[in-house]
Amino acid sequence: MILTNDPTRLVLTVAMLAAYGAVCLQPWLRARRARADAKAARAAAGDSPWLVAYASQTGNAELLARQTSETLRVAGIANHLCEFDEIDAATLQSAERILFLASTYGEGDAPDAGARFAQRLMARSDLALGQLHYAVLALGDSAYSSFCGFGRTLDAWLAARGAQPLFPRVEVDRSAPPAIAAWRQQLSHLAGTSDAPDWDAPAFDAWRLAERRQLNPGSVGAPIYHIELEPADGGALPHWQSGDLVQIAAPADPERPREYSIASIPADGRVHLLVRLHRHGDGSHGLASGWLTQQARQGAPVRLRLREHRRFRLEANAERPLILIGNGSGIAGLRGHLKARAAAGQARNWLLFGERDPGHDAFYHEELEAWQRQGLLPRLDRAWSRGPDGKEYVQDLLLRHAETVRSWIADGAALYVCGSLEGMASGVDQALTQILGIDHIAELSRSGRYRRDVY
Ligand SMILES: Cc1cc2nc3c(=O)[nH]c(=O)nc-3n(C[C@H](O)[C@H](O)[C@H](O)COP(=O)(O)O)c2cc1C
Repeated sequence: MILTNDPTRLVLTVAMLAAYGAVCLQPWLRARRARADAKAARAAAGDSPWLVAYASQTGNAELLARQTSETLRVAGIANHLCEFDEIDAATLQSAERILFLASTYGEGDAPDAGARFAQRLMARSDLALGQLHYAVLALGDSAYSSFCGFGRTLDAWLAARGAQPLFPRVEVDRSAPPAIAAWRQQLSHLAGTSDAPDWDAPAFDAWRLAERRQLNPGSVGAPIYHIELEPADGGALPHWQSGDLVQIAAPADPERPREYSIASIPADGRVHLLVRLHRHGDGSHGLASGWLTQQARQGAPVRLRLREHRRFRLEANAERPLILIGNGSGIAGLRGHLKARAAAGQARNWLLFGERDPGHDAFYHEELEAWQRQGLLPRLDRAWSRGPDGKEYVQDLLLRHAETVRSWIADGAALYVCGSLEGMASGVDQALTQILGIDHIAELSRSGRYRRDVY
């Protein structure tokens, strides 16, 4: 009730009430507009589902692809999540909308799960993709000269084939949150939704350095350390599977967490890592490896988070014979698998390991010998690049035992490779191609029987 007869006050009061009403209506109007935009976007998208395609090695692009797919789903947009290598020419030529999420390896190369797409499809200049609307999220690290090289090449190739970008390529440097937020914002706009699911990366947890010992005293190689970590304050141990990784945020460089393969299984009660001390050209230590292997004292707090590494887990290979191949600190990921195999009583394991010198670099020698005695490691072959019998690498071992490799593979074995990308992983790939043939290797890779954790 308005208790006045004064016409001026009456007009003022009515105006104020109208303004108040308009303010209250704003959110409702905005939500209504967003719903209308979303409806228009869905109508424009037609009936065919969108594709959310990822090419990921250690899971960053895969996680973002899952979040992208979920955001579209929440907005009511049907979509399929797939790996690059599942896409063929016919799919590319019929799809209306594809969101590509791609990381870069090597020298601007695709990760393993995108190699076939890159070789078979991106080599083709005859594909006409005028019907395709696309976006690219390129993941990389600006420390490499070919920053986001694969994502950039993909974007240029799609545009050259006539495909139309939905919005400009987004580049993510070392998982930097602002770039991920930019991609998420473009998506929300495209999907007409503001209630996207939470994309926050999991927080780092408080752990502590429980034990550290050098594995190669006296070696000519850089010192390498076995490190054991446990949750601070006796907290519960999280679950992980052999093959998974951890990220550690060093105090001196918290924005750039370092990744390490886990060398233990939960039954060990601790996360074991192998960390090699990195030295720069001027002799100074790497920020993270220097801290972990030299400065941090026993009991020191460590910020750590676990990362699933699905591409390197045992999964469907758990019951197959395993050929485990690696060098240097790469024995970490292979040791995790050997421990899981021993715990499961799976005995058909063959380890091929390469290092410098048998006198100083035979990491975990006693443990490997114990597994051999127990029948859990029926074959162990080691190659020494500075051994008494001259220079030998794991790829030489493979070639020397080519017949055995072929017979293990014929028995259904899976191949796991862990260690350095340069030299080892490419040499091993060439040797395996020579032994098994390029088509067979491609098939093993496609079916998940050839897996790599290389860095
Ligand atoms: C061995 C290795 C090589 C890499 N090479 C490149 C490169 O050439 N250019 C680049 O931008 N990023 C490079 N990176 C960084 C990765 O692309 C980046 O870490 C990305 O987030 C990985 O995503 P993913 O987990 O989906 O594979 C490289 C990383 C590793 C471990």
